[in-house]
Amino acid sequence: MNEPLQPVARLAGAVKRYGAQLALDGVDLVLRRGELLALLGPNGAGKSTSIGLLLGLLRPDAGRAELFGLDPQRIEARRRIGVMLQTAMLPPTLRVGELLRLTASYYPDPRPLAESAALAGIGDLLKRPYGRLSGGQQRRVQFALALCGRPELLFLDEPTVGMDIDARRRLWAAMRALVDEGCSVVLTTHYLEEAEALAQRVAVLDKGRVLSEGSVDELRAKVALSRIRCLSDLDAEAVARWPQVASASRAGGRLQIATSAAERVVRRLLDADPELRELEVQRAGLAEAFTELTRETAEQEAA
Ligand SMILES: Nc1ncnc2c1ncn2[C@@H]1O[C@H](COP(=O)(O)OP(=O)(O)OP(=O)(O)O)[C@@H](O)[C@H]1O
Repeated sequence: MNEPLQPVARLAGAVKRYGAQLALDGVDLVLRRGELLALLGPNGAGKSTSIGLLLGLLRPDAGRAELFGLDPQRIEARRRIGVMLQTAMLPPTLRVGELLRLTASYYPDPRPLAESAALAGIGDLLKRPYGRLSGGQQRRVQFALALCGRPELLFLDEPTVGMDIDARRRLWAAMRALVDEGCSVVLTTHYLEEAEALAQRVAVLDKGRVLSEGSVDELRAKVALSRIRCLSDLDAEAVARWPQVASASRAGGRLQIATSAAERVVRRLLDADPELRELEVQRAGLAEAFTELTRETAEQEAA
């Protein structure tokens, strides 16, 4: 029988206040080996605070934070992680290669410099002073610094902000390669397609609480809506009154319908308009699920 693996990182009932501001209100999170967990949530939800607790940069007011079963401030735990936060203060005059060498020297078994540079796509930047790089190039260097120590656990706080599409795709490929090696990753992002493409598990935070947690598919399944699009002359307002149609509208000449009963609505559409063309049916994506989940709690609170 397989023993359940010890979590690599854990928050248990974590509460954090900044003065009167309650930032985390009893958060439980578990990260297992070789898993990429995406932390999603609107601005101010508590994502960075959760990461701050796991890094030992902040201390919980109640509950616990653990890294590899240890206090996150212990050096034995810190040597096993790599970190890329939203802001990085790095000496602007140091060259990229020097920064990489220096950072790697803190770790017991670092990656060869060329390997770190290749993974982050910065092989051509090694001789450049850090301060003279573009914002997107600096983010790539920060990613290289996070992974150069061959960490078992990587914290990536909005890593692809400011990157062009090409750089973002490369970083996704690098994250996948690291996870394939057995590295665990905690990723925060506002790009839902990023979570959809990379995460084994997703936790949605809002107002300091975990609203929902599960695989991307499990989260999507919570929102049982499908989207139908087609070219048709049917009246959107009339379609909106059909049973099980949540909404119907017209956009760019296309009829767009959200429904909880796609098959039934498609049958009725085809009956009602034999000329109907370019029919598309899609399950709700993570973006819809996320909007729905956070809207529900906002409504409950308002009530
Ligand atoms: N140093 C601080 N002092 C006071 N309040 C803070 C501080 N840091 C965070 N907060 C508050 O705590 C709450 C959680 O913030 P946090 O930065 O963890 O959110 P987040 O989910 O990372 O947001 P974002 O998506 O904007 O990065 C917010 O209400 C924020 O205003």
